[in-house]
Amino acid sequence: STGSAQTNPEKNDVEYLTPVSIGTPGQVLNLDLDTGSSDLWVFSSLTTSSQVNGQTLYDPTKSTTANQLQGYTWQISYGDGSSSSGDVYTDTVTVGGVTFSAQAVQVAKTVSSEFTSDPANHGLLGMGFGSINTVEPVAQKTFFDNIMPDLDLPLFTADLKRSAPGRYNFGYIDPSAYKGEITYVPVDNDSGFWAWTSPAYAIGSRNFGNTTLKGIADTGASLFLLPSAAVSEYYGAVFGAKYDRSQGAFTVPCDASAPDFTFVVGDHGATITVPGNYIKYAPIDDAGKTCFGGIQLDTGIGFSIFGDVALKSAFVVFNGGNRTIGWATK
Ligand SMILES: O=C(CCCl)NNC1=[NH+]CCN1
Repeated sequence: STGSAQTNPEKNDVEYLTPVSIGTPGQVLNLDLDTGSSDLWVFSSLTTSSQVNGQTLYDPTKSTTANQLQGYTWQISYGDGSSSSGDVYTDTVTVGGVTFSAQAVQVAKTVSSEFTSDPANHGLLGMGFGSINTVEPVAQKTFFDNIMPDLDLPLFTADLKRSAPGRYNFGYIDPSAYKGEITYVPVDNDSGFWAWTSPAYAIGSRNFGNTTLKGIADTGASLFLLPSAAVSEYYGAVFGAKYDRSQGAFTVPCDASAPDFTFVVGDHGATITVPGNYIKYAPIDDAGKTCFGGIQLDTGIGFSIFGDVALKSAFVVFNGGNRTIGWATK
């Protein structure tokens, strides 16, 4: 089988939401497909009502194919400090025309304020590795784990775009979606993430250094989080850039000319370039004078995060069969 689903950016591309059908008859919720986590959880009829704010709710009692996993629970916290928890059902789930009939659907009973405050986001669909699924007493498989054996090819691709709809494809590679060759590199999934290492990076027209970037490809993270040496070098090249301690982040003048950030993929010279304009991420003031930086520090995480700011500059192949990640320009 193969499948294809359009994914739609929220304001400032902070997340990309993809329609997912759950249950019989189908209840369609818009979920954040997240390669940086491995739980499929949804706002539901069981979610504490004071924490619901316009989200579409999955109601397992309205689905003839829902079955509760009695006594199973889950609790997750994300890198941005958000969190949620609840109970577990299995039900039929369809994404982009690909269906798995007994998918673990984690229904939220509690969600943190970050989720409550976003009516457009009805939950997450984790596309990381199964080892970090949080269901107790038995961890559950991700949607991708479950459909992989039935896919023509054991992979999915992410084609995110700046302030425009993109696409997740399952089981095939669309040759019209990218230019040139796809360069594949090994993934170390011991952490449960799509972790890989870039051998070097360059800022603007400068020469490549020899500092490697060890990070994860994370569709559920908005920004590009990098080591302080890379971040300082980058913003040192932007006139008017500063570290704003009140924001706890680097900002740039929205009218500054921002250099591109290029990272190397593999050892045959392939590179991906993040346009400087993507790094003037979003205005933080009504006048649109000061912009939040799309590159920020990865301090304390233990690795870098190739989030949406990096991913939307490329066509990315997540190959679960041979555990590689492929990057191509587009
Ligand atoms: O949690 C992380 C970072 C893993 Cl180190 N990414 N995925 C995600 N989902 C919601 C917010 N962020």
